[in-house]
Amino acid sequence: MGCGNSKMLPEASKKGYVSVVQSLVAFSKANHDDGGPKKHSAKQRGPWFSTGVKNHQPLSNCQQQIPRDGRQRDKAAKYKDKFDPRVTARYDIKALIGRGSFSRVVRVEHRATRQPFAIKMMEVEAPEGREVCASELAVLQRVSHANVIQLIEVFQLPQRVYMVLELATGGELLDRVISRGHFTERDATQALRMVLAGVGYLHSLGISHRDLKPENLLYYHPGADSRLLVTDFGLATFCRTWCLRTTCGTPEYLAPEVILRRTYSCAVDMWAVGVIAYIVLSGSMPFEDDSRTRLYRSIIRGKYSFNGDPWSSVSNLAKDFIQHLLAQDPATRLTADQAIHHPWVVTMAASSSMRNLHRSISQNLRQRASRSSSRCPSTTASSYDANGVRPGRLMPLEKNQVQDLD
Ligand SMILES: Nc1ncnc2c1ncn2[C@@H]1O[C@H](COP(=O)(O)OP(=O)(O)OP(=O)(O)O)[C@@H](O)[C@H]1O
Repeated sequence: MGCGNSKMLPEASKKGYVSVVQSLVAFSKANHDDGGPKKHSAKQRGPWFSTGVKNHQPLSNCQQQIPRDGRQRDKAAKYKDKFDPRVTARYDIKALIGRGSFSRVVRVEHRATRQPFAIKMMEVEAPEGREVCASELAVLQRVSHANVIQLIEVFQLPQRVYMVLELATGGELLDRVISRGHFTERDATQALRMVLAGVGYLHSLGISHRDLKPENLLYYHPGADSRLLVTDFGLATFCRTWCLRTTCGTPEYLAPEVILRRTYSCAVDMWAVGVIAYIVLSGSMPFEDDSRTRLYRSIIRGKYSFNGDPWSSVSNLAKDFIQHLLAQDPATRLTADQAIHHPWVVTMAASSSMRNLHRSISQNLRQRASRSSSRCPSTTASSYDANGVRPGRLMPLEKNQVQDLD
């Protein structure tokens, strides 16, 4: 969301780059000869593989009718040049979906099956891009869950890695909240249950996402019954216990222990879920400040409130849910499993008549978006420097800044 979304990358690994990014074209010959990707379990995948489609649902009409105007075609033609012929032999490049700091995501169609997918093309020549790509691949190759984006296959070349992913066409979580005319606590719990199911699964594998935010939660299709998918594993890492120390993430979503550079665990994701729950229920951020130092200070002091619209209309149980996620002490913070069984989540699922919070939420979201665009109008898809990095991207906290906060 706006200027606050500059992301902090982990410090460069001292060990060099994760070996998964290799100078090799990564698809098996066998899969070239057949009609489509083969089906393997997540565990069977090696660093180079060509797997089959998992969790594949029939496409809705909306998915099949993505508009193709001249501009989109031009863009697609431009990006086709960046695709290795071995990728385009298998996939027809249709349109550019968006750009990330080190990536471009395009909509493609599998030539043999005509099934749509997304290809995330990552530049891996620069060290940062290589690190982000390696983290993302290491996780994606191991996961298979209805609420986590599914990797289909990967092509690895010296300069670029192409990840074929299931295509999410239902938009980001908050876009859907705005586009609905009606939004209740029950709707919020339905979305959060899916987030918690995905996050709980990741945590059960010892994976910490470390960059959970509404922009990384995509609906699989535009229908009301769509799955919600956790995406963007560029900062994800493996960690079973209190083993992490790297400062990375998106400032507004950072847990206090990350800012204070204490060892941390998967509980940092649960803090982020608390921030997301606050946003989904109100359209505003619990912690926000133009000054990063003040922002961090308010996070480590736990300074947020339930004042203003629509909080007076929100149930105490919902507030209790948020409070137990935005717990300063990570040891007392709800786990994903506890959160999904919190009384708010459980009782809301069964409740029917609920207050419509839509007006206040969308008003707050719009106000925030216009404030952000007037503060940093350059945060658009085309605003990247020569290295493809968004201006304002944060590097890890300086030591003196941390001392200030302590
Ligand atoms: N599988 C997918 N299906 C549909 N859209 C996708 C998919 N993966 C990513 N996108 C969209 O493509 C765009 C670029 O995503 P990407 O993950 O590369 O970068 P980002 O998360 O936006 O930026 P950054 O890498 O700086 O965090 C985003 O708008 C994202 O929603």
